[in-house]
Amino acid sequence: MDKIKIYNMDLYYGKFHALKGINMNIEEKCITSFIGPSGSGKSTLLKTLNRMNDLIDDCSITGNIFLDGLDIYKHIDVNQLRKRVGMVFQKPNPFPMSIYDNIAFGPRTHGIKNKAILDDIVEKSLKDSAIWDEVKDRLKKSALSLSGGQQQRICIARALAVNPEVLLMDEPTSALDPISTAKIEDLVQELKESYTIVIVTHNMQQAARVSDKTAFFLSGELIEYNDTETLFSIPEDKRTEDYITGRFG
Ligand SMILES: Nc1ncnc2c1ncn2[C@@H]1O[C@H](COP(=O)(O)OP(=O)(O)OP(=O)(O)O)[C@@H](O)[C@H]1O
Repeated sequence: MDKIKIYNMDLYYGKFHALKGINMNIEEKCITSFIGPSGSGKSTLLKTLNRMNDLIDDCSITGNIFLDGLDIYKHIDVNQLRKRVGMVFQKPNPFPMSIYDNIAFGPRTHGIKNKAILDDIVEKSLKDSAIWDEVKDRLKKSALSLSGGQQQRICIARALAVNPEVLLMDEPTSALDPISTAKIEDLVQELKESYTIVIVTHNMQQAARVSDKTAFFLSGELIEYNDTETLFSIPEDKRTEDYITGRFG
């Protein structure tokens, strides 16, 4: 089933045409990777899915993006949208507060004050992010005292704490060492049981390892979108083939 439908979407930064006629459907409880060279529009497209581009003054969008059939720019309140579509960034960015307060932040913003309920949410989110055992004895310590890989899992837990349906990940492992990267990749595989995941990555091996579907972008166009295995083994477009075989990008 399709969770997100992108229909005839064009995006401009001022006069610069950054995304061109994008049509694609993103399947529910699937991992979809966006790949392509630097500047091809991957992050821009990812950000449109929870309207992060609203924050950029000269950014304009035409076309439609539907979440469960509702137009996210017309029919869904932006705060409600961001609760349903969470985001994890390239650089781990925990808030300068305790591990507990990082995770409780979102639920508190949405009005949950009861300590027992917050305790449960914090524990479940940390368990689901595969970091509970490492932090359960120091929940009151600053999240900034953790390693980069641990901080990234805290950020994933923070995103999960508001019970989203979709998780957007913008190069979530590019600042991490190989062991932390493997942990996040394993975690992403587990999370797809419950969430629809879209991940931007520069790392083609990562896309091939973790994702069910892969989309290849070039100069703001969606060139090819297919099952990951098919896209990497028998690409239809010469440009996809050149990119995945390392001939450019
Ligand atoms: N806020 C902005 N204002 C103007 N142009 C922008 C802005 N953000 C991105 N761009 C331009 O839009 C194009 C697409 O950028 P985007 O960051 O989406 O690419 P990307 O494929 O994610 O690249 P990378 O892999 O390097 O992160 C680039 O040419 C970029 O310079």
